[in-house]
Amino acid sequence: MTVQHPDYEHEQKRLDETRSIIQKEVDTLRKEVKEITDDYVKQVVNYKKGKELRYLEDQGLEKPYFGRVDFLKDETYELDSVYIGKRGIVRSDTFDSIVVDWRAPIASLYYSGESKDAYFRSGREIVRGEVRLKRNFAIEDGKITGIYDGALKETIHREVGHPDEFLQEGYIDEFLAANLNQTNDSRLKDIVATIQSEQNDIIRADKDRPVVVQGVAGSGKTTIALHRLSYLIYNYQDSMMSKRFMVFAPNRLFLTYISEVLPELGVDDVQQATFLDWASKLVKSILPKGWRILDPHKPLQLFFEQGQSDAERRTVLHRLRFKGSLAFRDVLQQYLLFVAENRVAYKKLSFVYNRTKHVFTIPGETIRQLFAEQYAHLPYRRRMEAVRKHVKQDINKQLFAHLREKRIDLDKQALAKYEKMIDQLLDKYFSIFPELDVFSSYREMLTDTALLKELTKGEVNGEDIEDICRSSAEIFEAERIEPEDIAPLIYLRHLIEGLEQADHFDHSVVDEAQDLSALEIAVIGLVTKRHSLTVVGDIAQGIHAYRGLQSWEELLEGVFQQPRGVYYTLAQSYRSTIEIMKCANEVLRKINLPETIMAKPVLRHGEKPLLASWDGKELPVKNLVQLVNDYRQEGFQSIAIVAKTAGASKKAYKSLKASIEGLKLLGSKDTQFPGGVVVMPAYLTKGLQFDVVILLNIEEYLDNEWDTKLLYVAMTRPVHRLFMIHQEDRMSPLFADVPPELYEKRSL
Ligand SMILES: Nc1ncnc2c1ncn2[C@@H]1O[C@H](COP(=O)(O)OP(=O)(O)OP(=O)(O)O)[C@@H](O)[C@H]1O
Repeated sequence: MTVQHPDYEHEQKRLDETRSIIQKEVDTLRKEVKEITDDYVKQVVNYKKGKELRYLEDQGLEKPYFGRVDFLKDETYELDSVYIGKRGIVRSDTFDSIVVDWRAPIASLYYSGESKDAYFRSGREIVRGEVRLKRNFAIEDGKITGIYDGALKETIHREVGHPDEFLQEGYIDEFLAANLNQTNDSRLKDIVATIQSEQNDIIRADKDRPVVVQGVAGSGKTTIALHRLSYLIYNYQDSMMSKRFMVFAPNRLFLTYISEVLPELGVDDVQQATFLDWASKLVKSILPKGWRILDPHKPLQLFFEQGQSDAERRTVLHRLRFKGSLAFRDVLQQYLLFVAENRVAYKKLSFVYNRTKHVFTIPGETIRQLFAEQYAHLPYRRRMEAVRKHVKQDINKQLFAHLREKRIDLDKQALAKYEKMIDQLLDKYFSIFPELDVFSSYREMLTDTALLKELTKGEVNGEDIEDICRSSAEIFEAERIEPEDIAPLIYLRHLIEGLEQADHFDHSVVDEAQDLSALEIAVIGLVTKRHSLTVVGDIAQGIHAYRGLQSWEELLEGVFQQPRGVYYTLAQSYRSTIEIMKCANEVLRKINLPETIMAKPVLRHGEKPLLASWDGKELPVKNLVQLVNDYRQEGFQSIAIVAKTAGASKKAYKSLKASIEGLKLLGSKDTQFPGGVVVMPAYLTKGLQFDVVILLNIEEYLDNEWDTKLLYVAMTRPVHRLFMIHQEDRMSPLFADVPPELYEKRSL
């Protein structure tokens, strides 16, 4: 490897040539973009050229590519040597491609594991052949500093279970691990040079099927979902627009955290929102005037903070779970059926043709059959229109047959007159159909115990239904709805009015999907064209006990059936060191989750997690300040001090702010991710990462599923160091079975 590599000179020469071509391109582009023009088309072209120029100047010149693949095509025996970079580069004089974009079909060979029977898809065609060489380059300032031959995947697989042996090879730790080891400000970055083959499969999965990914903490779910967007935009520009892409993320903080990587990947203008922010806007027009949505964080406090009665927790838990369940979706559908079968009087429709006194009739049962069955797939209001149209055609058919039989010719005027009469008749007939209002229907369903019992068809326990109706009625009484009402309200709107097609997304990414309910995800499916969704999450990190997904099956079986969703798992974790992941895994083992959900240790070693205790009840401010300073001295930039609850993090912030320069407190309303040293509650660390995490009062994490998951989330945030603090004589029961050799005790 590196400079002794036999091909070093050849590769350096190739790089020098590439760079000199790029330099020429840069010079030409500089001249071209300077040109001032009134021509709109030229302005657009120049804008694009400006973007290209910026890339070449900022990155392309310095490091035009990171990999090479040699591919021998079966059909022609031609050997292609392809250099792969973050963006494709084409010579403007000869139109030769000198660097291939990582998203291009042929670049897939660089990421996939196969070598002998390799193939890539180019449009509808499959090109088969053999990969003769896969090569990675480390390049700094235009100089090759490392050449690594072979597929990364194989090396990583060899490593699993034998980390020490692996590290001695000095291979991955220079290329991939060097990447992982960086102490930057820990925001997300692109991983185009080191995408692994199982990640590549997800990035390049079929665009018209829902993709569901269960990935362990730090397996790159967020990162690859964003790379998938970049891939889709590059390859399907004709049918997909980035401004019609949507990224749903767990909180606003997270959105700013990921926002920087998108432009890096060439994806500038995707929409991003939390489900709640997006859905609240949609639901506004349904709500009566003056009604408000309750604070979404209230239930979290109820579950994680002490002093709440068990009965209260139980009621809330059942109500919120029900509102997010597919059982409730079925109830909503049942309600529409119920209305169609029980609240519409399907009378016979008759029309008398005066001239012959002939009576045309459509039996009530025919209309019932049309409304309650044949057109049941349509939203209620559109269904009325469709049935009306159908009935009108039937009457017209009967009328014209009768006229033919009686040899009566009607002139235009007479025809128009009959048409008017029929319309009036139909107006009158359909006016007795109940006008369904979305919100009133919803409220009725959730407050009328007998009705809800009938609609659930015995699937939900009777006592729970009574609890749900009683507590929902109290909330409605105060002119409030809960955040968990929003998805079912949108779903009901879809059933009654239909949703605006024009607002639909070309593709949706749902990140941290385990914290959304199945019904919320079903709603996202409704507004995403062709079910083009990428849903990623980790059941082990589901901290929203009261509403999140319990398993992916719920989605795959209950939501993504047409077309069927494709399920992937990612077990390799890249964020934290082996030592941190091992310790976190042991905590997680307390709750018996399936093996697929346990993270495989990563590729890097580091210090063992540290555990310290202190005797006083007040926070050991002096020691913490010292700790933070020590970590800063070591060069770590992002440090999170994490308390279990929002209340505790506020308290910690108050005690520490005077002594730690630049300290920031992060709460659920914050939208900016500042980096540096922050204090925050554990649930907000979701999806984020830091160089160092200091966990306060870990004795407060109790022996239950939700605390275990919450602690696991917090423990898997650090890239490099984990420091845990507990009060002397009090320790979290979640550590009872963690082997002591997995962490190191230290005094504060
Ligand atoms: N193939 C890869 N090469 C280099 N780094 C990678 C790779 N895959 C993931 N990473 C890194 O691993 C870290 C975790 O990635 P990411 O946050 O996307 O994971 P996640 O699965 O969404 O995590 P979590 O569920 O814990 O929030 C990031 O720093 C990312 O850059």
